[in-house]
Amino acid sequence: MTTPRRFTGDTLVIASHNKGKVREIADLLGPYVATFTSAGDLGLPEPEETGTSFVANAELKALAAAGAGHVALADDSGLVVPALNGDPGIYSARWAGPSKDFAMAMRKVEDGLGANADRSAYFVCALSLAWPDGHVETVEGRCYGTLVWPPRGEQGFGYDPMFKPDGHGITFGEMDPAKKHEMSHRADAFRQLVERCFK
Ligand SMILES: O=c1nc[nH]c2c1ncn2[C@H]1C[C@H](O)[C@@H](COP(=O)(O)OP(=O)(O)OP(=O)(O)O)O1
Ligand SMILES: [Mg+2]
Repeated sequence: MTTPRRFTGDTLVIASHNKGKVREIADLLGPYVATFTSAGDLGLPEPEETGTSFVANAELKALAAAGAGHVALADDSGLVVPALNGDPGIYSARWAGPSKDFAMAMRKVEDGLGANADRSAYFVCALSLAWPDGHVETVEGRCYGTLVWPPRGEQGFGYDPMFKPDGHGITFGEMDPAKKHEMSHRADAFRQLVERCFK
């Protein structure tokens, strides 16, 4: 195995156009990075997510942003529902349509489940850190839970109101963000990335 490359700069580009994610990433990496900017702030285009895995899409988004000349971090994430053969999976954002209607996307998940007894689900988060020379470091985190209906809570974003992490009685939508950051798929991935590239 080759030695991982460490992040040594002071500005990190968060290669995401999702404000909920940008906020969580800045929270989680705050202690290790002096200044954040985002792909949105820099006016970078949103690349088409043509990959067939979370890892492939995270790498494609990070490399696209790093092409502008700064180290960039991308997150590709989603909700995997085994009873729906893994859907919405890498299509989690696309299920919400161009207006990012997650009330509709959650209803689509619920309709798909119908009377299915298996309401287990997990979130996946692939993180990719890319340098302008094309080097990438990638990790993947997970968080297991159960889907509830109706959705509950106003915190977080995306599918959070219908996801109850294992071992807890409330959904991510009802949970204090600091608490979500202790157990989420993104937290799991960041623990690995911080260990590898930010320490
Ligand atoms: O913690 C989460 N809590 C709830 N829902 C979540 C979470 N993490 C990902 N998700 C869902 C919603 C999101 O829209 C999609 C990711 O899709 P994904 O393509 O990675 O992100 P995106 O298109 O929203 O922004 P961008 O690609 O610019 O980073 O999965
Ligand atoms: Mg996306």
